[in-house]
Amino acid sequence: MATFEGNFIGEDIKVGIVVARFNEFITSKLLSGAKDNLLRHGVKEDNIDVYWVPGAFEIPFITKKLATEKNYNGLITLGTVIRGATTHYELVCSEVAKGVAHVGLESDIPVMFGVLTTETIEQAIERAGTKAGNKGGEVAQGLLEMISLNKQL
Ligand SMILES: Nc1c(NC[C@H](O)[C@H](O)[C@H](O)CO)[nH]c(=O)[nH]c1=O
Ligand SMILES: CC(=O)[C@@H](O)COP(=O)(O)O
Repeated sequence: MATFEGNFIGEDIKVGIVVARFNEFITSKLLSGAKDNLLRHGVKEDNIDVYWVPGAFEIPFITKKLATEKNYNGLITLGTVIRGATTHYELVCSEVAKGVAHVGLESDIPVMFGVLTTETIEQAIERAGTKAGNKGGEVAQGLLEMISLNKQL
């Protein structure tokens, strides 16, 4: 039986990060967590590019362009969608998740989904570097593993 799994060695990889500016108080913390994890696993700072988009809904559009027109080894998407008073939340969450997943399946590089979708601001804060960890750091770690596994296939 053969077993394949990735490592977390980032010396020779290039990463693109697409981050939404909406709820920047939170998304900036997610970005910090992602960059910190990548740098601490040996990814060179010059090999990390950050692309700011207005809101989570715009993430798939830029992510698709990066996957098809650039030479990254993997991509990270970061955003924070917090429920408001209308049904807008459901539409944004659904389309962002579907869009990011579609880009990942249509490209030959891993694309990580690091978009918080929360009922409250408190839930978002908890997942941006407090009691529930940092989703940005989590998906960065997962990207390193996926890039390594992808290279074996
Ligand atoms: N309410 C949130 C949004 N809404 C904005 C959309 O993402 C989009 O930018 C707009 O509809 C124009 O196309 N975006 C978030 O990232 N987070 C939210 O909570
Ligand atoms: C997720 C959203 O788009 C939401 O924050 C917008 O708030 P509202 O539903 O009150 O317009």
